[in-house]
Amino acid sequence: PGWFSEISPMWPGEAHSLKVEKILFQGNSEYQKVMVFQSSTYGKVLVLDGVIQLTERDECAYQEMIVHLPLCSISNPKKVLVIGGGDGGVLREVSRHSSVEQIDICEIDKMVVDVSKQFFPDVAVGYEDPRVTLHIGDGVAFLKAVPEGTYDAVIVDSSDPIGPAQELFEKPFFESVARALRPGGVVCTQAESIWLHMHIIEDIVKNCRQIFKGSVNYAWTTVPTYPSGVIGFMLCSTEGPSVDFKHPVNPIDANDSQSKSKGPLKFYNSEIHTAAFCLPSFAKKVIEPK
Ligand SMILES: NCCCN[C@H]1CC[C@H](NCCCN)CC1
Repeated sequence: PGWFSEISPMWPGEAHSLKVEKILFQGNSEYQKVMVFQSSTYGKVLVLDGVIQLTERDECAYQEMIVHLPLCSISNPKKVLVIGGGDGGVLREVSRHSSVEQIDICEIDKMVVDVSKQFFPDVAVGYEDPRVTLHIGDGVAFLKAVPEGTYDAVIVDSSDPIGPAQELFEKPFFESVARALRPGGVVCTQAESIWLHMHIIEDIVKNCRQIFKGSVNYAWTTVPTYPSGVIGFMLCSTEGPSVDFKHPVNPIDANDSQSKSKGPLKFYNSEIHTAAFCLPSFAKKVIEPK
């Protein structure tokens, strides 16, 4: 018992805290410290190198938005690649789309997969879908080996730029994602907080505008247990059939045949999809084209 505080140089001078009931797991993987604790009010919590990755209470917001913002923006997604996302929550959401035939996931840290299956069964349920193939390895290397134009969608569910995910925020990685996507294919990446990381976001937007010749948009949502209480997403499409991210052409409704086994959508709906692209003026100024 006591408190867990998320202190990091990535958000200097502030720290979100959660009351701890019991520490359930602590270990060192090849890449990072892994911890799971039972919180008093947010369910179980997954922490990597001292940074909160997800809590049972609010993970639905992040997992549903990072998946349905891209997949509901294209008709008939068939082949989807997930980079990161080892907890399986993104897989759970992708598998709600009955048009999807193939789901590849490349996660660098096997301990994250094993710990999620053991402590977060309702998140790791995504691995049970027969369309899923798990690759343990570095997403950068994985993408280099992918034939050009393979995927309809790529979802980059990464941790933050300090640690194993650092190269997932750099230009060569975005170039390899663009090459792996078909014309008019879409990518959605975890893109930090407009309150904390406007410079990182500015850099990512600049790189994406050079690399993705379709559309480049920034969306955001609320996740109470991420620093500043919000998290953003870069949504980009490659040259080809145009993609209008702000108006979903492929809406997912609560009774989509695949979503029965995953429980109902708790957060995402078509209105919040469109609203997610509305930005405060200080962010519009940096993110939207001049
Ligand atoms: N599938 C859930 C993984 C969540 N990925 C990230 C975990 C770290 C988190 N830090 C937020 C830092 C402030 N923007 C961002 C999402």
